[in-house]
Amino acid sequence: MTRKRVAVAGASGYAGGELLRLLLGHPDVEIGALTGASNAGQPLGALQPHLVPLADRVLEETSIETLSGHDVVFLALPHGQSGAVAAQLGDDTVVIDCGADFRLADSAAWEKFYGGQHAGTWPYGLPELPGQREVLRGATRVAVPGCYPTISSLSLAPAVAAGIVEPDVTVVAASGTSGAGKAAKPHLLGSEIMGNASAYGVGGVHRHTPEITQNLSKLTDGTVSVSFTPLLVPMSRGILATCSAKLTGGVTAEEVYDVYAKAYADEPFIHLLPQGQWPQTKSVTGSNAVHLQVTVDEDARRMIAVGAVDNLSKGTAGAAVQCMNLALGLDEGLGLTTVGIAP
Ligand SMILES: NC(=O)C1=CN([C@@H]2O[C@H](COP(=O)(O)OP(=O)(O)OC[C@H]3O[C@@H](n4cnc5c(N)ncnc54)[C@H](OP(=O)(O)O)[C@@H]3O)[C@@H](O)[C@H]2O)C=CC1
Ligand SMILES: CC(=O)N[C@@H](CCC(=O)OP(=O)(O)O)C(=O)O
Repeated sequence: MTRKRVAVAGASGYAGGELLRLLLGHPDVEIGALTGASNAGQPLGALQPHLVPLADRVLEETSIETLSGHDVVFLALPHGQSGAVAAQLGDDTVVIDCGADFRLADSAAWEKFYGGQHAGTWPYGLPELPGQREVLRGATRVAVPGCYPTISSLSLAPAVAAGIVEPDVTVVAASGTSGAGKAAKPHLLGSEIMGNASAYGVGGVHRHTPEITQNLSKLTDGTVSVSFTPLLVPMSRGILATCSAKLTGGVTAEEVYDVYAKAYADEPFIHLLPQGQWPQTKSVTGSNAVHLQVTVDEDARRMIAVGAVDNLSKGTAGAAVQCMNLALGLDEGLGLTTVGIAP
């Protein structure tokens, strides 16, 4: 097979760097243009020293001239920047957007949580949601999910779809700092982060709330109410999400586990841990795997699901590569691993 020529826009950022790390191990791709903005003109080695084989490649400007002529273009740009670039790329190019621009179907939700004009809606890149893999096969445009929506949706989807919980869920999820991107931000200074844990986006205002709501509501007849609270913790990568919802009937912990085991039996990247073992972020670092565990809090009559994901891998770049594989008709797992790093 001829190798597919792939460009990465935003190659100097965290998502772009993780994309390139994965693409360097992909047997069917050849890495083409690498673009940036403020760092255009810099050698990649100065910005992403871990990407040794690409160290001498120079970042170009993000423009239609540099991105055209590729089979696949990954966009790893700040919110609101993808629409204009994507509009200039023809349907003969597979465009995979790691940003939020095309994730939401509801323009009013976009305007409320992001502001500005909604660019549109593309096939949503979470193949493990019911029916979604079929939508992604052969797609020419893919919107990669946000990192919190990935782990929250996968942690709750089987229970919501099976109707064993009320359509009213709570998610509290702790994220590492790379989720916020590489650009300097005062709350991410080492002196603010080290030895500290903090809540942010509290009270239903975080922009991932409508995305989680959209994913879970597709699994039921009505709207699922989502209360989402993100936490920032001092680690570079990973998200640990604790999700809960009131049970609808007298279902036991064994039965809940069975619902999840059946729902994810054939999913190569979703690993339901043996009962009694709980997910931890370290186990999924650098891997495309999601680790899950579920049980029942008998006194509260609530289901508790805990999920771990690497925000930069399955939470962004790994999902993007998985979706590229589906879009191109390749083996879905090419270039991806379920093996994490420990300790
Ligand atoms: N980090 C994460 O865990 C996740 C990130 N994402 C999404 O991926 C995208 C990239 O995020 P991330 O890598 O973390 O961000 P970074 O801040 O680390 O990187 C942003 C990248 O975009 C480039 N850039 C900045 N402004 C422009 C512009 N106006 N036009 C073109 N390029 C520009 C930067 O180039 P330069 O450095 O040269 O200025 C850099 O390469 C975002 O949409 C984010 O929401 C999605 C899920 C998770
Ligand atoms: C720790 C941290 O700041 N995380 C980011 C989420 C990053 C991400 O997945 O999402 P997008 O692609 O939607 O930006 C945040 O809360 O804004």
